Amino acid sequence: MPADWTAIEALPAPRLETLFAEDPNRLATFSVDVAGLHFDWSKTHLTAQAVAAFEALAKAQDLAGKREALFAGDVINTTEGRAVTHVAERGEGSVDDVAKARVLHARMRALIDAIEGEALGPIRHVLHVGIGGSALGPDLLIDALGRDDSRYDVAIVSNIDGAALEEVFKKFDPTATLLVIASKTFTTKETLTNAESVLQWMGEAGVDDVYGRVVALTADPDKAVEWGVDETRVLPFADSVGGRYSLWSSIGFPAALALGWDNFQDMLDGAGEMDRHFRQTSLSQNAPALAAFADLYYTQVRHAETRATFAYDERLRLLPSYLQQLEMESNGKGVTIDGVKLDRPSAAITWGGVGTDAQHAVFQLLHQGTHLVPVEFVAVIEPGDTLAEEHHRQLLLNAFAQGAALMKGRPNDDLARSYSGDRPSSTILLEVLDARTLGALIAFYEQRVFVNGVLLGINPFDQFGVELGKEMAKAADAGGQEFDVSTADLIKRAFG
Ligand SMILES: O=P(O)(O)OC[C@H]1O[C@](O)(CO)[C@@H](O)[C@@H]1O
Repeated sequence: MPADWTAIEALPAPRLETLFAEDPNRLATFSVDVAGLHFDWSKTHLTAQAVAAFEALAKAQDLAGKREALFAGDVINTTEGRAVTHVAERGEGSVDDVAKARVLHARMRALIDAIEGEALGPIRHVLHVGIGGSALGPDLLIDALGRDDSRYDVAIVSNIDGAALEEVFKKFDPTATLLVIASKTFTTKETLTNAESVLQWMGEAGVDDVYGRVVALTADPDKAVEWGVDETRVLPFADSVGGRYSLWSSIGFPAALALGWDNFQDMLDGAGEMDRHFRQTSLSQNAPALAAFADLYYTQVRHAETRATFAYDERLRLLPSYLQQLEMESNGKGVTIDGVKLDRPSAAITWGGVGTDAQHAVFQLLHQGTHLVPVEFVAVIEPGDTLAEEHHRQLLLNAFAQGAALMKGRPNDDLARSYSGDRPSSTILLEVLDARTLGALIAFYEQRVFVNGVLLGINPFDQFGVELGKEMAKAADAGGQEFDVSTADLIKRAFG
């Protein structure tokens, strides 16, 4: 039976400022502090009544049961017949799954020790090829945390466009480079084509045993061995760890290498702390749940089609693109987990950028456009730079002022100069940006996606929507695809 949204759809819609005026405790009610992160949803339209209505929906959709099934390692990805065990990577799954993850982490750590000990020869550069979930997570971690003291130069290349790889070839010494091939399936065309070109580049530079410089991160170790990677340098991860949830597994290898094992472990621990919060805290004080309630209020009741995250910290500039895959590949679906058409909007389109840059580019629409866009600000109290305090002070003040301006607005008889206000935003403020808080932040987003999926009745763990385009490109490559007139013309123009 489809879930009953009537109570949620009938919620009153007072202006944000009225909500503050009516409730002196509003800030405390809609703030949560956990794992070094402060969350503030007071500038959204969430009310006690709204939270109660979402709690009732969560009950009807058995969120608590499904959450336990996630942590128990049950087969909750039913469309693919798999369990979902990324939480076990951070020590929070079933005893068996946690034990298996620990064994694989130990293997990963041993290889890192060997590389540090120069068992593969002197390595200065790490060239990681992978795409989607096999690239975005490590890229975010290294870009956020490895700016000052990365122990190796790491480049992460995903695009099959040779220009991406060539840029790295110009900077790296092929005789001191480790090739890391990250692919859950070990079949992804982009990744394998890039890997072959890296081997060729190394070979042309005179590296004798190019395969001796390759590490594979995959859930299909046999395929990696078949491809030519020595079994001792294949770092497997469980098939039940989804691609976009995989940075906690061996897919995090380049980050563990660049940042050191202790940092990698801290990241896992931070994520584990968020998992425990998610599992043990009542929904009205539960960060992932409250975030999902706000998401759903805006998509389902206010018809917001997008939501935007702005990182007011240069170190988190890759966060919006990481979230795009996590949220849209998980919940961008028009069918429920039971295989029937979804009778309401799916999750919002995720987009965003970096503050303050975005203020001078896209914020016009956020303040005055006709689209409602719930905005999320992510900022860090401790600066990531050593320049004059003024930089960080201005950065944070800008983030806070934008949220205030969106809410307050400023009426003007001249409509072109009028700000309607009542535009929602939420803020996530980190004490410091380190491996632990970043792990907690990413786990928060994952669990928020989970709650959104459960309340919408979507399976957030499959991704059939990406297959058709891939298959058609493959068939076109093999010459076996009949295309429409327009596409056939484009192919003819490009290839004759
Ligand atoms: O790790 P693989 O198997 O190379 O896949 C890469 C990415 O491709 C996708 O399957 C989408 O095309 C993602 O879900 C995944 O993260």
